[in-house]
Amino acid sequence: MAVRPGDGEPRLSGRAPAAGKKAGAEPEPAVVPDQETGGAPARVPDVAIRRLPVYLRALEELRAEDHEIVSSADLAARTGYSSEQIRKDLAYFGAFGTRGVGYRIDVLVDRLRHILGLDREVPIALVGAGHLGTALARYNRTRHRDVRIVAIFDSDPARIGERIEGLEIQPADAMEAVIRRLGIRLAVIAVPAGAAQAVARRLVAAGVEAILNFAPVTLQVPPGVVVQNIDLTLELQSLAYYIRPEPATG
Ligand SMILES: NC(=O)c1ccc[n+]([C@@H]2O[C@H](COP(=O)([O-])OP(=O)(O)OC[C@H]3O[C@@H](n4cnc5c(N)ncnc54)[C@H](O)[C@@H]3O)[C@@H](O)[C@H]2O)c1
Repeated sequence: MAVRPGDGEPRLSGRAPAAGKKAGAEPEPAVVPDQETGGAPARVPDVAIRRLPVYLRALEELRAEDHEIVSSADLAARTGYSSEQIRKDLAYFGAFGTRGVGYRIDVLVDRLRHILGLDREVPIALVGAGHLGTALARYNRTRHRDVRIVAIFDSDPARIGERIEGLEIQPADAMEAVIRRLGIRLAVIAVPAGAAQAVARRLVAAGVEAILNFAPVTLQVPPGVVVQNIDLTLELQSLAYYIRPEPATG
């Protein structure tokens, strides 16, 4: 149960491992200490972890609107997830709310940031500064401080030295050294499909453990490395289903 009388203060101290798909295997649920069973690990499904940033965004909006307390019903209205779903997701990490009162927004924001590892800046490498990579870097660097692109690499000599939102594009050859020096563990791939696997291999060898892949290719990575794929074409193709012409009748 997420909500228990007197549970105004959160009791979780652990941090969830990264969400996402383990390439080549079923996503492994994160393991966190279970508050209900006195410390026995609880399995946190990948999908639950992926909802946490949605809750966090809604909570930060509410805080900006000067709200201090939120009920799971309010959060449900903001996020589109059910109250039961929200309470269940938060329960994986301990109790955050007070029954009949709700959740203290500032406490929950801090806790979710901690669980997600966002209570410090997460430095990110971007590989491929073409059309997509440039747009991603611009967007990220103007809006986000917690998950921030701090290194950009490209193999095209014509692009090296150019700046995107103040950050210089570096030669792809420097990837390993820079990633190690900056302690980067999360990277974005925005190179052509044919180059993506080799880039992934190099990133992993340099210490990257989580990859957001925009190239339309299935990356092979070692166990323990998390890959999330974003494929615009596949998303559009699946949406096409919902607007397909009605089959002719008669
Ligand atoms: N998922 C999406 O929504 C979406 C949308 C558009 C494009 N894409 C994909 O994103 C990728 C990039 O698309 P784009 O339109 O920006 O292409 P682009 O050709 O404009 O840019 C690719 C960049 O990668 C660089 N590059 C190539 N090989 C490299 C390597 N080994 N190391 C470092 N840099 C390298 C190129 O020099 C170029 O600057 C493609 O795989 C494309 O299919 C995805």
